[in-house]
Amino acid sequence: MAMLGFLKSAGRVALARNPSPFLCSSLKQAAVPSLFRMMSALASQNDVLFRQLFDRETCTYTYLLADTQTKEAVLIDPVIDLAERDAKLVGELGLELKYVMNTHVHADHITGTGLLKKLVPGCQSVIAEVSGAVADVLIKHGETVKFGEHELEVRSTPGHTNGCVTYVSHNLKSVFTGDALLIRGCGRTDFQEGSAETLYESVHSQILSLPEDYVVYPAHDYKGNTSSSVGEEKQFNPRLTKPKDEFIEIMNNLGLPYPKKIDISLPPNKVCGLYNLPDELAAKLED
Ligand SMILES: N[C@@H](CCC(=O)N[C@@H](CSS)C(=O)NCC(=O)O)C(=O)O
Ligand SMILES: [Fe+2]
Repeated sequence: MAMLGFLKSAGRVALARNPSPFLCSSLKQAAVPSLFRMMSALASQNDVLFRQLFDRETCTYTYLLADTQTKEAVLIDPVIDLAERDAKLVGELGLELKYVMNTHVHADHITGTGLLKKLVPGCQSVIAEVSGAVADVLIKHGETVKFGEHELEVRSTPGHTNGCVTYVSHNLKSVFTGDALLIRGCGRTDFQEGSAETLYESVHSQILSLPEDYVVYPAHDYKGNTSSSVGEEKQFNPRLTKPKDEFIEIMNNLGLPYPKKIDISLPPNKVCGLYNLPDELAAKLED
């Protein structure tokens, strides 16, 4: 342990930046980087708070992630009707909410981003630049969103909408897929800028290419599932295990009714839930 340069400080495992000079150069090149990554991941997992929150009405999952040392936190895909719940939790846990992030312009509910900006002053809204929506921070593929010592990698995963992104936490071995990949399913491609072909390419190249033990956390589940894994979805996803042409055929024949709230959701979601709200929700922002 000592030879590899691990430090224990204040109940937190930290990894020395300088690996041992006693290791031969081939080991330094091969073993140390992977050991370094492995131990960094283990150390970081202990320092992350993770909560999966649920909206019963739209079956939407909201995720709270925080660095337990610095207290910096992010929320992924909050729902406006539950923004007060989320703000209360953030306050109770003594967290400093840095970013309220969206995986895409949602069509089935109004994002909680705008209301959370009011309830938790100082936090910033985040969405992909490609989405065309307005936000404080417009992210792009390959960028990272940092909270404390932790970060989420942004991967562009269009197909459900043009601006869909997936957030990857390599420390937590977790992937927040929005509506691109659902558990044993995927986002529909019949409205917004949907394209079954694009979605197939996105999910295979950006999500199912991750290590098989990465946990999949989607934006919705309609059957009571909470999470899956990349390996499970590669084996059991009834749509994405098919060849591309069969996948496109399936997606073009889903026959799903439009989401009930699509008309009231899209206009505010294009400005991260700040304007064009239905009256009763607008009143909350005016209080
Ligand atoms: N019944 C719900 C909407 C259900 C729905 O269309 N879900 C979307 C994700 S929200 S844009 C979807 O992509 N579903 C894929 C599927 O296979 O179910 C409502 O009225 O809100
Ligand atoms: Fe969606």
